[in-house]
Amino acid sequence: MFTADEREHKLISQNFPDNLGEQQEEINKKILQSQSFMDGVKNLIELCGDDPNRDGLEETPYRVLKAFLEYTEGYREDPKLHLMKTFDVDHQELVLVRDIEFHSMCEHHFAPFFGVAHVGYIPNEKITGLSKIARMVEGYAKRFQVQERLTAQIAGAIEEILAPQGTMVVIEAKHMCMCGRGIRKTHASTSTTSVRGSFAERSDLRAEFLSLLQRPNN
Ligand SMILES: Nc1nc2c(ncn2[C@@H]2O[C@H](COP(=O)(O)OP(=O)(O)OP(=O)(O)O)[C@@H](O)[C@H]2O)c(=O)[nH]1
Ligand SMILES: [Zn+2]
Repeated sequence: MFTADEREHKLISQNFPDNLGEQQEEINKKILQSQSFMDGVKNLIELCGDDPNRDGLEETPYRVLKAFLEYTEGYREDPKLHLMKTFDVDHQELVLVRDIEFHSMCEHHFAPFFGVAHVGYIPNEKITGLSKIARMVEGYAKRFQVQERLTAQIAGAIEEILAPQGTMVVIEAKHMCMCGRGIRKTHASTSTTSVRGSFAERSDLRAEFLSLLQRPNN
């Protein structure tokens, strides 16, 4: 038979392995010192009509905390810094990284929204690594978000760090808060755009970007 403290320790070590980064561990410890979060999840389970102590739900407060720390790991970094590693290449035309999958969290309902981001820019003397663009998208997605802000933050990061001639971002996403609850429209999806610099001024550049999205992605 475990004491309450031993049980707590076991649940924590099962759910929060030591392979997390130092900063993450620090955050985890702080949160775990506050019993109120765990109690809150238990209360929620009770309010919904189930028994928080039954097998299967007993560890759920820990699982929820662990999952939320993962959903929001973008707060523990400055995503635009991924773009800082640049290369001097004379490319004056569009660079488009399309279909960057992301999973984010609706700040109104804490329900997931997910989809793809298409990120394009016309460089001005410097380019960045393609994977860094996807890393940056990930960093802004892993926060409590609305799709419009996510779109603008991605465009803003490209603008600020790469100072390109122009930037265009399109995001297409499905919001779970509109599917399983509320208005319950499973097929509805949302597109948002953010354009800066030459993309804001020139419709032909926007058309070029959008025409590339029409092609099948291999
Ligand atoms: N603009 C925008 N709205 C969002 C996003 N994610 C969720 N929402 C909306 O946020 C709104 C919150 O509306 P409220 O009336 O405060 O909340 P609610 O009563 O739960 O609304 P319903 O979803 O209509 O049931 C809803 O219309 C959601 O569809 C997003 O990324 N952008
Ligand atoms: Zn929502």
